[in-house]
Amino acid sequence: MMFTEQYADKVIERVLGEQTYWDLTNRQTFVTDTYNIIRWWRKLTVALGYEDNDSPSMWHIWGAYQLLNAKTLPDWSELTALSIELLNDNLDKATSAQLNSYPDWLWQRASNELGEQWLNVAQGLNNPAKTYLRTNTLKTNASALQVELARENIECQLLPDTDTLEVTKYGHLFKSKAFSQGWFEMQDAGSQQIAPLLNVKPGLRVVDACAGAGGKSLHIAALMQNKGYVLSMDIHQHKLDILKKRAKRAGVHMLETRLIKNSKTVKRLKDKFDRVLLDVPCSGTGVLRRNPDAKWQLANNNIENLITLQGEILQRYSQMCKPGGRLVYATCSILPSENQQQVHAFLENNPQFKLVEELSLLPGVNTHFDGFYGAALERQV
Ligand SMILES: C[S@@+](CC[C@H](N)C(=O)[O-])C[C@H]1O[C@@H](n2cnc3c(N)ncnc32)[C@H](O)[C@@H]1O
Repeated sequence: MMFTEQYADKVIERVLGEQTYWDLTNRQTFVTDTYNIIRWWRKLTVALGYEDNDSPSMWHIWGAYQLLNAKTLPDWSELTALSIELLNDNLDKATSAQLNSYPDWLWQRASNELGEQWLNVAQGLNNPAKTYLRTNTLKTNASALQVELARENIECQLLPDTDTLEVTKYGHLFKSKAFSQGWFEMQDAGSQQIAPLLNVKPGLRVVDACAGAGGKSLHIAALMQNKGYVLSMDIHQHKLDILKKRAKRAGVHMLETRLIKNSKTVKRLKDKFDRVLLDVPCSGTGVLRRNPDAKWQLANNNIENLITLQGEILQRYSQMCKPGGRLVYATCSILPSENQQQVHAFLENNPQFKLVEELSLLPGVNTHFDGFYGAALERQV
């Protein structure tokens, strides 16, 4: 397997920055093909007859990608050895994990955990990701945002009964006036279903304890109509710095950030919040459409370490929830060991909490969006 330590999105961003003369169509083709080649890497290498540890020729990878998508190859010497018959012969002998382009360990783990659902989820996670926007209702509404973006040649459709737009024709989203005015945030439509589980109201005190760059904190602030208090915490200051900039652009002024330096930062906040969001670090297996390189970077023992960390965060950070308050545990994982099993273990040890709502989005099974899990727990008075 030939992979570098670099993240695909960063490499793509760098190349696009260098190739300033490419038009929008060229840029989109480059992004789509790069993500697809990473997504289908294992299937492509197997079709070409490579072993897992071989370093394949990139000409061959590109050629196989074209042929398997029913395209004709250009008459280049680097590609003369390739034919669709050769690829299909090799694929006839391939395993399900190879055909669906997953590492064996992940295929095995997910099949054990999800049973018959896994094949559909595996296929659902191989679809290219769509782009969704969350309207910042502190500044505008979804229809006005749609009209404003259309003026800049960015077409969107409104998802019924939501503030979510699906982008159907791309333009320079982040150079748009709507973006600089803070009218939207890019956020998957599945991810937009997590903050509502908190059932926030204006005036409440809310902590988002694994806030990262603040996708969900900003959503919470909008749902609270900018009234009350949101504390966004993380162990990485650079993420909180991005969050502060985003909050400023979004016109959010009831939010503070705080770096978690040690266990005291959280202990001091015991019983202080009406709502607690724990959007814990996870395998990211629900968002493989967006980050297909994670398939090749993850390892089974990373997931085991994450499961231990998630359990610790849930146990320690739940202390910040007041009696009568609500806690939401969330992941972007499709694995029950990071989701339902964590919550059930927590409830067994903490009978003062009761499960009141549970959301499980499984691509290919019950959603076209990314895979997310959320459980809302209420702390009894
Ligand atoms: C799933 S991401 C959060 C995404 C974010 N909520 C959003 O909506 O954009 C998980 C976050 O947890 C943070 N994290 C990792 N370990 C942590 C810990 N022990 N306490 C708090 N945050 C932690 C990571 O830095 C990461 O930003």
